[in-house]
Amino acid sequence: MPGAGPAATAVLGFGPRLQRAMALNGPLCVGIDPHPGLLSAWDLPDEASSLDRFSRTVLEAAAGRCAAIKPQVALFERHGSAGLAALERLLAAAADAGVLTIADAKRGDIGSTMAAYAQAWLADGSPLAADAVTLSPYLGFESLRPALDLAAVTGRGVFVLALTSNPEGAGLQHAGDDGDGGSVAARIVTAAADENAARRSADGWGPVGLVVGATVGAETVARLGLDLAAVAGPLLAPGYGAQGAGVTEVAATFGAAVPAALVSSSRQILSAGPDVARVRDAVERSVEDLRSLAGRA
Ligand SMILES: O=c1ccn([C@@H]2O[C@H](COP(=O)(O)O)[C@@H](O)[C@H]2O)c(=O)[nH]1
Repeated sequence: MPGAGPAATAVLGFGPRLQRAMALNGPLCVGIDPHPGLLSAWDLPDEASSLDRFSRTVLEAAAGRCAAIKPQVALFERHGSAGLAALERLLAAAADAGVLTIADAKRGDIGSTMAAYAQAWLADGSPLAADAVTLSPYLGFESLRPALDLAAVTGRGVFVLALTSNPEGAGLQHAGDDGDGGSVAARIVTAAADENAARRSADGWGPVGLVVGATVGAETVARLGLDLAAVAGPLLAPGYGAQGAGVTEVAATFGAAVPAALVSSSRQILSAGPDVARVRDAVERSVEDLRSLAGRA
């Protein structure tokens, strides 16, 4: 079983490392989602053996041009153990290339099982260790404690679902809205802010980020009374690109918190493949598009 090595406590935390990467390369996070339709468009069979080629092409195109990559775990998992092995190789190759990784696994369970998920994604020496992992808080924010604690020890991070980019999320995430911070989403925002306040060092952001869809819109953020800037952590923003949000929507949704927005795009970039130069061009177009967010707060 992997464990957090003693040397891990000395590393710069995920928050400051991500801040540094965003300062250098801008706020784009390139998603690696090997959908069957994309594999086919890339002339690759829908098999685990295609995943290395797909992932390595995207990594090569993205390295040094974005803040992080975000492999979608489900699209590796659907190929079974061979798919997860390809994901392990991608995570190792990204670490070698100095590219931050966010495993989009959306894990969440009772604490005793959560400890195993934390070990899998956040422990030093785990074959699946990423720089950060996405978590689902719907068994209770506190059920995530093993991951919150291990991330802090190993210098990794978590992104907790708060307001997701899909329209179906609203029914659950807006529940309890009394305009005074009583909604489910508001409680998650407050819990993440409290956690970071307890963990933050002088180096920068705390280890707890949130997922807030770029599609959510300013009206919802205001109506739910969310203070996203108070999180003092990164805000992963899917929904840009294929789901219809553009730079205007990102700026509107995040408002004063826009410097914390790590804007994720998968299909819009991936559909430019299989030629690595074309994927690189697509990455650069998104980087350019998002450049206007700098200094918008
Ligand atoms: O609220 C959420 C949380 C996660 N996602 C994931 O992000 C990417 C988006 O892909 P696109 O092709 O850029 O639409 C995908 O992996 C989702 O599972 C999200 O979309 N919304």
